[in-house]
Amino acid sequence: MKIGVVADDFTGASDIGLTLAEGGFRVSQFIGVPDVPAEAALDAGVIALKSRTAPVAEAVAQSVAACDWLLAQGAQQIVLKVCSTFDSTPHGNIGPVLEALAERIGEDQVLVCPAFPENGRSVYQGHLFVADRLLSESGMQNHPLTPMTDPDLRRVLAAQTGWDIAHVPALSVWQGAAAIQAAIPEARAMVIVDAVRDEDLRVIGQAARNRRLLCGGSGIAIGLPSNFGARPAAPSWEPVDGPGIVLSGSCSIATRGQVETYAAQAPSLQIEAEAAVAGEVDIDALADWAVAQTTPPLLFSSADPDEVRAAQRALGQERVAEAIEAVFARLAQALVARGTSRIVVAGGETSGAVVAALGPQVLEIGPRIAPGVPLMRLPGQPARALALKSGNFGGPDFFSRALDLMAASS
Ligand SMILES: Nc1ncnc2c1ncn2[C@@H]1O[C@H](COP(=O)(O)OP(=O)(O)OP(=O)(O)O)[C@@H](O)[C@H]1O
Ligand SMILES: O=C(O)[C@@H](O)C(=O)CO
Repeated sequence: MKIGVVADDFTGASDIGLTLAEGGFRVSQFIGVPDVPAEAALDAGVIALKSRTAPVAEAVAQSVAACDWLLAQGAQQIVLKVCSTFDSTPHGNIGPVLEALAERIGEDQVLVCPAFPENGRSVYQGHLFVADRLLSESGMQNHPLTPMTDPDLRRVLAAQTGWDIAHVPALSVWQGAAAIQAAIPEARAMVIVDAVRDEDLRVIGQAARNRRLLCGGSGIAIGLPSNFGARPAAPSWEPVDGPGIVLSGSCSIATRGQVETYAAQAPSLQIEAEAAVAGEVDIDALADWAVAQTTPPLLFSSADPDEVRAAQRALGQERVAEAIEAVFARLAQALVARGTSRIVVAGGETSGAVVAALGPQVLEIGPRIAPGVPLMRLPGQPARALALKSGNFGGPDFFSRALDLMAASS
């Protein structure tokens, strides 16, 4: 294995898995830390954790265990994959996890760049933008679990670590890999690197050729496979037909638009936060309803920020999140037991809950549905396809597109 990725959520894992696969690498996405060795032919292993919002000590322990396994498989470079919107709280988990990984690997400088230009995330003057908005005005300030209210990544990361924070500005990045290397301090530091174009990320990749630890969104991997001689390639796909479902627990702006678009063309039912917390969602009845539909239906808890805030105030933030995630997890099991074979999930935490409930140890990465979202296949027979969509990714017709592409060959 050449590159090992520790991903802090499941959608993020498939996002970077796609980047590495399109870079010409043979990639597998593992669900948690495997207890067996990886296939020898693998170029990259991505370990999907659900550590983004876990207690700090738990996130650190899981990430170090994942890193150890990847190093044991021969990984020469480790990437900590975090969200392209740098989702975290003043306690972590990005800073503490990165510190622990750096100590484990013995690196004193870590380049950090969440830019993902194709999805509108750019880093300029140390600030994170989503399209033409600062992060803190992009809708991410209303995130149910990790509201992002400060767009200055230097300040965000400084609150989470005792390490120095440095910055490589765009002007250095635009001068090329040697200028980036020259701008990295010699003292121990986490180094925020500006990037606004894919080209910048390619140059950052070149500059990072000999670094053993990097941190970023999937964009940080754009330039890495070519360091190992790989050439861009399109992943292949065998069609998966059969009953489909869309499960959406993401409350992001993009997902709410996708829910509205899909609900106008397919049967849909909303899962209420209160009912989930009270244990009043009848899983079997919902699953029976879903499999009786002729068009793949949508089950969603996605709600606007006012509704989410009201539910959190009345019932408790963690309690609501856990209860809704548990509903989606049980629904996924009930649906698969009834023969559902195409499953589209929206939201990283929601995807984590669903995949954990379905229990695969490894997922195969297929071609892209949208930037940052690949088709994936669950192991075994009958064939089952999965799409794990990050909250803010995909166009308005993402759900129907994903279901259609699952059934098509490429
Ligand atoms: N109606 C609701 N009220 C309160 N919380 C909700 C509601 N619906 C979903 N949630 C919770 O909000 C969280 C949404 O997080 P999730 O990671 O699934 O989506 P996201 O943050 O938009 O996606 P990503 O992390 O990929 O950007 C989940 O924990 C989910 O259970
Ligand atoms: O980087 C992103 O935005 C996504 O891969 C993600 O991690 C969302 O959960």
